[in-house]
Amino acid sequence: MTRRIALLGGSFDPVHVGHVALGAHFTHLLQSDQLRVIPAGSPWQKSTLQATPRQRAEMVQLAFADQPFPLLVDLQEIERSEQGQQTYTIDTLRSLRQELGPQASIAFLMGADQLQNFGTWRDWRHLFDYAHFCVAARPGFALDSLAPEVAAEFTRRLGSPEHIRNTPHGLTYLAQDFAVDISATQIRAALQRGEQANSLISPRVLDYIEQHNLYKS
Ligand SMILES: Nc1ncnc2c1ncn2[C@@H]1O[C@H](COP(=O)(O)OP(=O)(O)OP(=O)(O)O)[C@@H](O)[C@H]1O
Ligand SMILES: O=C(O)c1ccc[n+]([C@@H]2O[C@H](COP(=O)([O-])O)[C@@H](O)[C@H]2O)c1
Repeated sequence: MTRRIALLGGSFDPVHVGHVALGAHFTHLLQSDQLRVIPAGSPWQKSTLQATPRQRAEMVQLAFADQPFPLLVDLQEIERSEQGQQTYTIDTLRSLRQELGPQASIAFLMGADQLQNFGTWRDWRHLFDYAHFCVAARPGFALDSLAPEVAAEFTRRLGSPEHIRNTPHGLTYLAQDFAVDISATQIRAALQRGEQANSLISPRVLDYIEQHNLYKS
């Protein structure tokens, strides 16, 4: 039977309930055998991250600990950054395709803010040779806000969850009904002001943030 892997890449500075909801939504929809969460080591479009790569990976592990599906926190992007390499999704997908073989259904999950940015990703047109791209709307998102070339490629490749489950790569999906109004930026700002973020982050991650004195400045 075809293996199905859902991938969730991100900075996770810090991981929040929007990330967990995104991972859970698609893992369920695609009936994935595993959710693989990949903390970015050195994301080239984000100038400063506050927590260290290892701290972000540890928070991810805590945030997803209670979920009912198999989870793997994959450290490959962090390991490449420790050797001085920037983080590009194309490198990660090439390595995963090699690891998982040509038949596995690999679905990269992301929020619509990243779809709006997709035309700037390294080798973005080649990413479809390695994975499907499943996008969750974020509040206010509309397909006509995309760059025309991204909109054309994304629309031409639209597929059903069933088709994605049974095909290795090359399709897209938009979950229009998913709009969780949370961002890590908003959480960092709240924590810096000394406000509660209980409803936005799992209790274990909040404990970790307090123990490690993160996001105070
Ligand atoms: N509330 C959300 N709804 C849907 N997708 C989300 C949500 N929050 C984050 N994502 C997606 O999760 C992935 C990782 O996001 P990231 O770690 O950058 O979090 P973020 O909240 O967008 O952070 P920041 O505010 O620092 O940019 C991205 O694809 C992003 O679009
Ligand atoms: O490969 C790229 O050029 C690229 C550009 C921007 C973002 N990404 C990836 O998109 C994912 C979400 O990124 P971010 O910045 O929203 O945390 C994460 O896995 C990043 O490595 C990838």
